[in-house]
Amino acid sequence: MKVTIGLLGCGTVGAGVVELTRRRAGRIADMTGVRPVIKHILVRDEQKPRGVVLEGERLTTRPEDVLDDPEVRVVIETIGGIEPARTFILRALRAGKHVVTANKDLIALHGEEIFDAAEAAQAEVFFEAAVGGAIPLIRPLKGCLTSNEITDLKGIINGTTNYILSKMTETGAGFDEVLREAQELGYAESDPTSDVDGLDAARKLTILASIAFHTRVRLDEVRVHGIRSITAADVAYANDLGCVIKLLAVGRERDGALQLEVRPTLVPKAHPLASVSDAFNALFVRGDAAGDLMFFGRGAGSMPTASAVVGDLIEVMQHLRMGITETRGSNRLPKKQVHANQGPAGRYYIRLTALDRPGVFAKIAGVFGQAGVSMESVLQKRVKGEDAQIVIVTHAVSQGELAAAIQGLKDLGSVPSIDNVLPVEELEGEGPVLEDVMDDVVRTHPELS
Ligand SMILES: NC(=O)C1=CN([C@@H]2O[C@H](COP(=O)(O)OP(=O)(O)OC[C@H]3O[C@@H](n4cnc5c(N)ncnc54)[C@H](OP(=O)(O)O)[C@@H]3O)[C@@H](O)[C@H]2O)C=CC1
Ligand SMILES: N[C@@H](CC=O)C(=O)O
Repeated sequence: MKVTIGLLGCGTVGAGVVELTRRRAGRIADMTGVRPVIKHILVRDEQKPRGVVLEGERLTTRPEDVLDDPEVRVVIETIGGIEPARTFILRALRAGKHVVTANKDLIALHGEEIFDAAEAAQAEVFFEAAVGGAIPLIRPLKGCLTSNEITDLKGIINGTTNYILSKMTETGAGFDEVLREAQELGYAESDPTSDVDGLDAARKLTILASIAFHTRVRLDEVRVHGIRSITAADVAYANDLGCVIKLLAVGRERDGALQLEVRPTLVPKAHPLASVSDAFNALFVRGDAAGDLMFFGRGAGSMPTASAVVGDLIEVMQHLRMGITETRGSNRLPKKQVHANQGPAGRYYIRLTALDRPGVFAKIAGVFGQAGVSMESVLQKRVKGEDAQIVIVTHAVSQGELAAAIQGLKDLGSVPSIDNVLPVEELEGEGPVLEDVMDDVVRTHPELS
């Protein structure tokens, strides 16, 4: 017996899905009793070279060839973006076809509509590839960990920005050059501003937080800062301070309210997240029963993402064989409060340009003192002419104290620009105590130390 599949899109991910489905067809047939056959592949341009040699699969530019073919039982969507992917998925679901998608934009923004359509049609939607590429995150959060109250999510969930920041740190290469490399490697979104401006990570955090905190988080509830403001100078200063810069996504639940943020952060080199480089992703999860967990793997790229998509496909096929359909709809989740502007207290890195004149530094120190912010370390480098570049790392401060210090600097007259303000991650702190996880691993597996 075979199950006929329609594939929407044959770019980086779609080509990987064709290749891996073909490679594993025999095993899938052994496991599920049914053989997956990709019949149609929808693309925009049939003449374009594909990253995979097509055998029996037929390329088409007509959506109806896939969506109106009654033989197609499963539609895999790898087009990306909102439209026409949304319309195609809704059409497929309404026709009773099961859907597997890698599309985080769509799940983050239109998840409710899609899950409700799936429930109404008694069809399934799977989206493991939408977050973390190859790393299983959705299934563990939805399944294995549902008995937990999850309080913390923290990690690197965008491969492109991690690739850019890693290469800037390792080779001193410029931003634009490394972004081009990330695009050539197939890591970046078709519009890479989503990656660079932190939106891709914010969409993924929206999905993860909705599942982990049993609620429905809206994208506009995530505070988002991208990496566009990070310069080679920040990377070099961070290095001088014993840190690397990473784009961290953080979700916390405290007293029933959520804090959600995506932000470039100075991470001490001894911190486990500091060594997550290239397009790798890592996520720490803290649950009340499970304790701290760490997920790590390739967060982007053709075959890593195809691994997750084909994993979903296999689950759909198992369900087809067993004659079961799992649908959940979206409306049963309570809405939780989100504190939009209350990040936690912590240390901050501040890079500013000041007039290089006697007494200016004393004035800056005075502003910090008045705002109740004490300085942990100061780096000062002469730039050019009358200006000096000063980098200050604060001791732990509240958001209010930080805002007061920044306003005081702006009012001073001798600080022409505040060039960057970034949080500094603690080795121990409110979030998962990462080195405890590592200590536990080493204690229980001394051979790994
Ligand atoms: N790249 C990655 O590492 C990862 C990507 N994802 C997600 O997977 C999805 C696909 O990403 P990726 O493969 O990188 O994207 P690509 O841009 O490489 O591929 C998109 C494919 O969709 C086709 N397509 C686009 N618009 C249309 C349309 N209007 N009608 C028909 N076909 C269309 C394109 O056709 P044509 O080739 O003819 O132009 C192309 O084959 C996105 O949702 C992305 O966020 C998730 C995890 C990782
Ligand atoms: N553009 C994304 C691709 C995977 O989701 C990323 O860089 O992480």
